[in-house]
Amino acid sequence: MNQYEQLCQRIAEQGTWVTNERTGIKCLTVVNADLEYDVGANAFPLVTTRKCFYKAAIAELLGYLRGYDNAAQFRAIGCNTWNANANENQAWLANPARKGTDDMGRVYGVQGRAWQKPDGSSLDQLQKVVNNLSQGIDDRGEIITFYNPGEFDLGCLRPCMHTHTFSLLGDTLHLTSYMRSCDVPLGLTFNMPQCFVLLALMAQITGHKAGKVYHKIVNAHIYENQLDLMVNEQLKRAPFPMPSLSINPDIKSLKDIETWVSTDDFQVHDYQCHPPIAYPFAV
Ligand SMILES: Nc1nc(=O)c2c([nH]1)NC[C@@H]1CN(c3ccc(C(=O)N[C@@H](CCC(=O)O)C(=O)O)cc3)CN21
Ligand SMILES: O=c1ccn([C@H]2C[C@H](O)[C@@H](COP(=O)(O)O)O2)c(=O)[nH]1
Repeated sequence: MNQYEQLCQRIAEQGTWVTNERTGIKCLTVVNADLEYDVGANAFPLVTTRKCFYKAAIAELLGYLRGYDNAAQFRAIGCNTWNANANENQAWLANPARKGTDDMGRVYGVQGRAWQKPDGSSLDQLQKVVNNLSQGIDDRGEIITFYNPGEFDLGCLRPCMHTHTFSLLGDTLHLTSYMRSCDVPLGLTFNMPQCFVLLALMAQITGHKAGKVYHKIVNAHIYENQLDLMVNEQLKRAPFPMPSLSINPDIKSLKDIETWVSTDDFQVHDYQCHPPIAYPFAV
């Protein structure tokens, strides 16, 4: 059993039932989980005990890096994950800040690329980190945070993977990523490869070796309507060896990521997996 399945098992065996107001579905929950991905060794953390959709996960990450704020933009690059939160969540539909169909508001990428400053201008957190790392600078604050409590009411959902901190040790770049809330059967299968790709891409465009990702999760949960599939189906399957990932070496800058990069620039090798499982999604 590897780290993903161990976390699932831990929740199943030791979790506490917690009611969730927002979705109305209770969750079996643990606090504090640490996952680690070795990007330097190219061990791509794609779950093998069910078929996972890494192209959609990478597309979602590309959308965040480009500062997208609309589910149609995500769909256009092969990612459907924001349709429900943008268009079916009653609280967001009733929010006067919502600009219409598919609008997600000031979430993730908007905060990462255009954090609103008091003087009316905006701050591009990602560009600052790229500039520093490209010059070999780690000021011990190479942080991109999407967590802006003053603007929660302007977005459809608070960010779950909310902060990414880069650390440069010699010529090797590492990443520590923080997550406040984790849907382990669904969201985490996207978030693990996303953290890996984020470090791999940042190392590639800033000219460093990629080291490790340290993924720190606070609230890790399985929704009640997902538990039976997890315990009686997925956890009965034996994991396969981890696949690897290759990234188009022509990707050399943040501009490249913003302009022409697509999911076709990422190839997964040796992905042997069990059949898909359609887990229910809580809006
Ligand atoms: N309840 C909930 N769980 C989440 O994981 C989650 C949210 N809400 N809201 C915001 C984003 C959207 N995310 C999502 C949304 C949908 C899938 C999903 O349906 N995945 C399926 C099919 C993927 C595909 O076909 O592309 C899967 O089997 O992984 C995954 C992550 C992650 N986040
Ligand atoms: O990248 C993501 C985004 C979202 N999630 C999950 C975690 C929760 O189940 C929901 C968000 O609900 P909150 O009420 O805002 O905590 O989405 C994820 O796992 N990964």
